[in-house]
Amino acid sequence: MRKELLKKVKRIVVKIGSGVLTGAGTGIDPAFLAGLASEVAGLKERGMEVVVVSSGAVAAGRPVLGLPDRPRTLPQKQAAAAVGQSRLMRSYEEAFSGFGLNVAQILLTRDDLANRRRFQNARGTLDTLLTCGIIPVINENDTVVVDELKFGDNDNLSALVTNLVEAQLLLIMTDIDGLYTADPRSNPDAQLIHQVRSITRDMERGAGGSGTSVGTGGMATKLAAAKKAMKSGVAAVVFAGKVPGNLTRVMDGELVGTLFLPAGESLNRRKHWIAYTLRPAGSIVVDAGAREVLAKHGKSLLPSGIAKVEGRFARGACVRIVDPEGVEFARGLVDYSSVEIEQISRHKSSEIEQILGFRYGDDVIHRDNLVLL
Ligand SMILES: Nc1ncnc2c1ncn2[C@@H]1O[C@H](COP(=O)(O)OP(=O)(O)O)[C@@H](O)[C@H]1O
Ligand SMILES: N[C@@H](CCC(=O)OP(=O)(O)O)C(=O)O
Repeated sequence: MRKELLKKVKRIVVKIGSGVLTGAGTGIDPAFLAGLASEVAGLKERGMEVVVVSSGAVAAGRPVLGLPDRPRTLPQKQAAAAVGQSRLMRSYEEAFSGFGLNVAQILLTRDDLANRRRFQNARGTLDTLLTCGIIPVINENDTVVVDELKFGDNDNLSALVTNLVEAQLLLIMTDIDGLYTADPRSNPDAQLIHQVRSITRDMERGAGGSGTSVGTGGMATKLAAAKKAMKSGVAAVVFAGKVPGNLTRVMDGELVGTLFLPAGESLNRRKHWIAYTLRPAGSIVVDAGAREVLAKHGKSLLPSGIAKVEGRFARGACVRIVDPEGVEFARGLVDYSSVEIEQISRHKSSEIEQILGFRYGDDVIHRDNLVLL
């Protein structure tokens, strides 16, 4: 099964966690990077294209700034990232050049991918680098990013990059050998899960935060990233990055780490972008009937099924679609502004023109712009 799945893979995204790259948070581990470079060179020889998403800027900068612990303030974290990012790239260059490979630095903010033109542009750049045989090394642009522009963590960033470059596999190298039923640091009886067909509530409940002072999201963000990959028809593997040879073992289909299988029906790239890359500007609460037709019958959202609008947003914005119990179950791009939706909600589409004095169409969200989560 694993072997069959992996045989078809040509383009992969490899995400490397801070703990893997920097050991105990005391600077970059050159032995790890040398091993990684050698394995990536091996994959390239097999005809694969590799995109790296690398954490570690903050952890690498921390000792240089003399910060004993995780940076506490945002300026401290951003200063550590500024120092660490250049060291990180120097280390990548040194390690990869030993195997005749060139690397390129790409720093992104969420805004770079949320804007469709910039998304296309980033894709063009990455495609060109890959065509030239270069290994892109991507990180969040931590030094300048503010909360509203954040990916939040690099697990999320790696899932969005997988969609951006249309990779067929997402590999997450971390400091633990996969997904356990609970965090083994605090639950010695936890069991390693080898394969996941769909992510259950129990798995989500058992996936906690980071167990180290350098990691950011823990297993919870890895599960969220795997889910996004699965949704776009892509497999993901979470595995121990520190073990030399593991990357190659995973690609050979050996039973290493946790394999997340792709969903049967996958979102196309644009719908994936609407669901996960755009930042919702508000919410629309729908009634039970509207939930039913959207979720089960793939219909568009009409004004008649809307109970409430939350937040202020313009036509074209991305919004959450929430059921009467307050659970978000879809996202979509609106054809009317929040003010207009408030006026037409609970009315028939045939009344839109009479109420607003104009109409763009019958739907508040057309089904082509609507994604079930
Ligand atoms: N269910 C779980 N299975 C495995 N690890 C878990 C689980 N819940 C929480 N964790 C923690 O997640 C950590 C990995 O995430 P993190 O520290 O953010 O690493 P990285 O820097 O690689 O992103 C593990 O070391 C572990 O302590
Ligand atoms: N962008 C940050 C890493 C953020 C992050 O998600 O870290 P990790 O949980 O180790 O993957 C950095 O380079 O320090």
